[in-house]
Amino acid sequence: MSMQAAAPVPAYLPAGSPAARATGLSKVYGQGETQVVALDSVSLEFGRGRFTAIMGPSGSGKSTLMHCMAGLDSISAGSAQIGETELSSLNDRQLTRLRRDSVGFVFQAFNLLPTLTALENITLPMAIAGRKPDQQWLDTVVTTVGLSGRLNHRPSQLSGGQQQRVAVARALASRPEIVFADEPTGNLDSRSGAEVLGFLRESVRELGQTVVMVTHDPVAAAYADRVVFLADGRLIDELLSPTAEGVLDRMRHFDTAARTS
Ligand SMILES: Nc1ncnc2c1ncn2[C@@H]1O[C@H](COP(=O)(O)OP(=O)(O)OP(=O)(O)O)[C@@H](O)[C@H]1O
Repeated sequence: MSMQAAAPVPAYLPAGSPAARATGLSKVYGQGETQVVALDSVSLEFGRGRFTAIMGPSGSGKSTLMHCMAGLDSISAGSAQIGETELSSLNDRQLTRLRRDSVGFVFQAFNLLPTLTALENITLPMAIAGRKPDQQWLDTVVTTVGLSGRLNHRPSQLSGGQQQRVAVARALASRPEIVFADEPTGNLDSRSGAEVLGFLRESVRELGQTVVMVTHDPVAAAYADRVVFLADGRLIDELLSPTAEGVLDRMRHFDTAARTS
């Protein structure tokens, strides 16, 4: 594994091959009368070294898209790729390995083990995988998320924001191809939320990580390089270099369009 942090990709340069790609991706839950089309032929690329936010009203398919792209849920039609790997071509064991080696997760609930220290929580997935952490990378990640002085604390001795930073460090520790964050600031006050979002953004800009985040919050979305908007399982719009006001404007526009259609 390389000891060098990847060079950040300046926001104005076109991305190279995407870290993940959905092509005509559909997801249907249930059958007959109870059938729900959660995703309706979504085509989308997540650029490598980019920070993408997924927004849309409740029930629009955000979590479904993230779960399908992360190999946590099967797809009904189309294609979902991480790097060059087609997820539907993998059996369960291969999928588990891909999730372990190539994907990092940050959830709204921090999901830390209470009896382990911060450092043990961060390195646990790699320990389970039987991989030795790259010490220099681990140091970089821990410094980036500002946890250097807290590594021997247990989760109960940390604030919510610090706990979520441990979860971010855990997601970054194995240097995955892509990190998926599902409302990572949903349980945090605005200051802690801003810190966590700042670290996610830094992981992209400074460490070259690829991050995809589901959020309802225009302020959170403004930390991303790009916002994609879903409605009724379809991709309806996107915004590059978003500001919170720009995102809010776009959301108001969708609301008005939905009311008058
Ligand atoms: N396991 C499931 N079985 C049946 N329907 C489901 C399942 N998971 C999601 N759905 C449906 O698929 C649609 C999309 O759900 P999804 O959770 O992806 O939306 P979301 O945009 O993430 O919503 P929220 O913002 O409320 O979390 C919804 O109509 C939901 O009811």
